Amino acid sequence: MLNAIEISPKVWWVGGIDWNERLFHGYTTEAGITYNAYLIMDEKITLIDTCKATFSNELVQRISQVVDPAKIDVVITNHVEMDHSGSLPVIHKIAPNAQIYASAGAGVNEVKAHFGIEATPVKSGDTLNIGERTLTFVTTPMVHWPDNMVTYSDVDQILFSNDAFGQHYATTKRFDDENDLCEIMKQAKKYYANIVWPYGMQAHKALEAVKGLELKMIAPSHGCIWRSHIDKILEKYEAWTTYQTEEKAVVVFDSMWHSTEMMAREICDSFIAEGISAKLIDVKASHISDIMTDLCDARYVAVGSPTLNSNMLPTVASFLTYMRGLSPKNDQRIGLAFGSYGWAPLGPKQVYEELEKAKFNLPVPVITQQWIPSEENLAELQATVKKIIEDARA
Ligand SMILES: Cc1cc2nc3c(=O)[nH]c(=O)nc-3n(C[C@H](O)[C@H](O)[C@H](O)COP(=O)(O)O)c2cc1C
Repeated sequence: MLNAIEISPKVWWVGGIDWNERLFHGYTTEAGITYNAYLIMDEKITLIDTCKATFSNELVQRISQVVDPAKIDVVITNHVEMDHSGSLPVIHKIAPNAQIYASAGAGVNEVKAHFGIEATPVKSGDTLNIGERTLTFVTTPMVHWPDNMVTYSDVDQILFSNDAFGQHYATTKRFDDENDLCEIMKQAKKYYANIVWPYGMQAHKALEAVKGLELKMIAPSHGCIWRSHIDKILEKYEAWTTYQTEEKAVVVFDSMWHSTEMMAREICDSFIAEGISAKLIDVKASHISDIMTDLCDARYVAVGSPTLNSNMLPTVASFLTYMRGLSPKNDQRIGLAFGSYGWAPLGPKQVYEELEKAKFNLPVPVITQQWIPSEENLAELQATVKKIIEDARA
């Protein structure tokens, strides 16, 4: 087993590594997950967050390499979701006198609701002296549950950021500069798009609070610790939390007999012809959580479905349902609905209605194609996309 790792003098990573988790509440985690917990060896021995319940043995073993877990004085619960707090009952049993801190209101209530354990409430700006260090709590409600908070250690200049700035990436190397930066950034974007995105405005407020801190490290509860590329992840969060889009198109479709696929290919090629980077995504071949990663910064989003039994295809409906829950600021994005039908174009119409409900900017009505598109139909489609781009650029 990988030993506990001292990430800064007297501050230890004691978390768990979940090498084989591949689906995490509907989100594919192809690179696995870590549940990061941190132990501060100060006068009051302090544990920041715990692990998923199934990793409590790993957590206790790693803590034991540093100190007898019964000696823990303080447990900070930055977020009660069970990937971070599932081992709290085990720690509470081993160290029953340890004082548990959670955010006032939501955090304390959630600790009680999940585990029947009483926690001490802290508010934003409250501090806790643990000896040499003073910890400061900053609540970050709805990033991504009501209870979320982050904890800052002054001596170490470490922000224990919980879910913010996290990435699902299982590795024995704890720091950003020890791993492939492209891979971590890709996973950070996937994490943002699938977990944090609906709460961009709240995340932006949290980001503003973070900017005022002297930071040597940002230690999230998932993935690598940022120490050499703090500026890069903050820059990305600035763009993501302000819903910035790039000159990029994502064309998502499913098709039974290739007519909708022909339309999708034509739309994709039309974007490319206008100098816009475009990606063609068959929903059968990509997981919806990966599609969201592509969609996160795309200015143009085209979605197509044929008609099956008076409906859009269930694969497309699944993607649209997931997307609508995650992406709140679609009015800044240009949407396009399309698809083929035989006798009543209900599939593509439903796609349009979903994009409308998701508040996309929809410059043209739904584009429907009876049966198979002809060369002429495809040329018309190309002209429509060209016009949409020209109008958007004007
Ligand atoms: C099982 C099945 C059910 C269909 N149901 C409908 C329908 O309810 N309404 C309709 O207009 N077309 C219906 N169609 C026709 C398709 O929508 C049509 O063939 C369309 O061109 C398929 O597009 P695709 O090649 O992108 O799959 C159905 C086709 C199949 C195979």
